[in-house]
Amino acid sequence: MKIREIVKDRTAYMRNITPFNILRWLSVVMSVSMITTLLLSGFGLYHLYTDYILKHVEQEAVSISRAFLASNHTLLLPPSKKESHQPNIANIDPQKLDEAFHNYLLPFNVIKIKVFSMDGNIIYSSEPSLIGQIDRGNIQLNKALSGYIVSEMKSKDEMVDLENELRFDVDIVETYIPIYNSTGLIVGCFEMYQDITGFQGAVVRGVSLAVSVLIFIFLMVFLVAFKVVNITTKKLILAQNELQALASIDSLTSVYNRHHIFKQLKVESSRVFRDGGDLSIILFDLDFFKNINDCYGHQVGDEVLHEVAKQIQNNVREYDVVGRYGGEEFLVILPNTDKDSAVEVADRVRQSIENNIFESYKQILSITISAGVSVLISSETSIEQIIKRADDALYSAKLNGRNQVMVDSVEVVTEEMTSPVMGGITDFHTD
Ligand SMILES: Nc1nc2c(ncn2[C@@H]2O[C@H](COP(=O)(O)OP(=O)(O)OP(=O)(O)O)[C@@H](O)[C@H]2O)c(=O)[nH]1
Repeated sequence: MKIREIVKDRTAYMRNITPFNILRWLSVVMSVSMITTLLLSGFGLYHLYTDYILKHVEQEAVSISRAFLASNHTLLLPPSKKESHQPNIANIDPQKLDEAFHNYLLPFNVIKIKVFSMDGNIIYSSEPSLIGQIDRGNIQLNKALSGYIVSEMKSKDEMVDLENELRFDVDIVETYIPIYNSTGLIVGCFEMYQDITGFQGAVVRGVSLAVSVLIFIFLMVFLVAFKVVNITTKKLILAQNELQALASIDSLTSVYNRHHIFKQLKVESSRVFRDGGDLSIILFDLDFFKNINDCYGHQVGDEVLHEVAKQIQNNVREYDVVGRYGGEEFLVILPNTDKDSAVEVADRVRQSIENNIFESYKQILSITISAGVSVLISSETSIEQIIKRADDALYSAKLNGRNQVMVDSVEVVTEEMTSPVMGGITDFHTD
């Protein structure tokens, strides 16, 4: 890539880095990080809560089963001579056990219970149709029969509870608890289903509340940060605009500088080529300005330049553009102005300067100005051409005796014209 292209790319990139663009990016980054943080914290909180509930409910299941065993030991583990060697949980009376479970478990949130023997046989279930089934492939069961307490959270569409009532959309904790006989041998295990639907609802409410509080805090922080950045951005833009204005203003005369006036002329001429209409310019040059400097000094010369710029500005329309073209030269752009009107404006300025009283060190200075007028023609390809024609007209004005307006008499070429008529210079000095 050529250096010029790199510089062009870089300039386009830098032009995009406006304070508002930075603010827009900041908002996007803040929103994304806010949403990510909320999702992660919501997810984390939910898992923290559910883990806590799982452990708590599992602990409760263990306590319930131990307490049940303690008070109904003989129902599950009838005395046997071989107890220490041979697990004998299979010798239970399901009827009695069912009554005992119903009475004992009623105050708790247990909705189903099973008892397994060591070979995975369901020897008791609060759902009688399951009694006698074997669940060998059940990993949790096998773990429990090896001595572990295993629990898991599940959601069921429907379940029959201990009262034989159908419950819908229930969240449960399913816990496997090994059963030990009096000699410490595992003889089977419980499978207990505890209803935690209420807990789950509380968890969801708790997490929602925590996330809502977080959203509120984030929004407040975001709004305050946005407001501060927004105010700062506006101040920055104002400062930028002021700097930009300063960069395009000539410090001595307070009219636009050469760079800006060229830029404006380019803008105006491309507008005329696009939309049609007239565009005229006037090039002014102070007469014998060198004498002012030589006689009264540069400081007086500067004051004269400042005053002349003011006179020009006062005699043109609001949307005409006045700039300092060079040392004692001024360029005025007159959008939507034909040649005759431009000449009128130039002569008004000339007269105003001639009639103005320039005073310095109690002396009246006699200041006059010459002007060259030209109008944009469609065959021109660069703004230098219209300036050159205005400069030629100005040169003629100087040659012709100064303090006068000369116009480049090149005819404005219209669509119908085949070739421009190149004319001479016309003197519009009315004195
Ligand atoms: N005080 C002051 N003088 C300047 C400035 N810029 C240019 N000049 C002076 O303007 C004078 C222009 O002199 P010339 O180009 O000979 O033109 P002139 O004396 O106006 O004569 P004609 O244009 O032929 O009427 C020079 O003496 C420059 O030094 C400026 O910013 N301040």
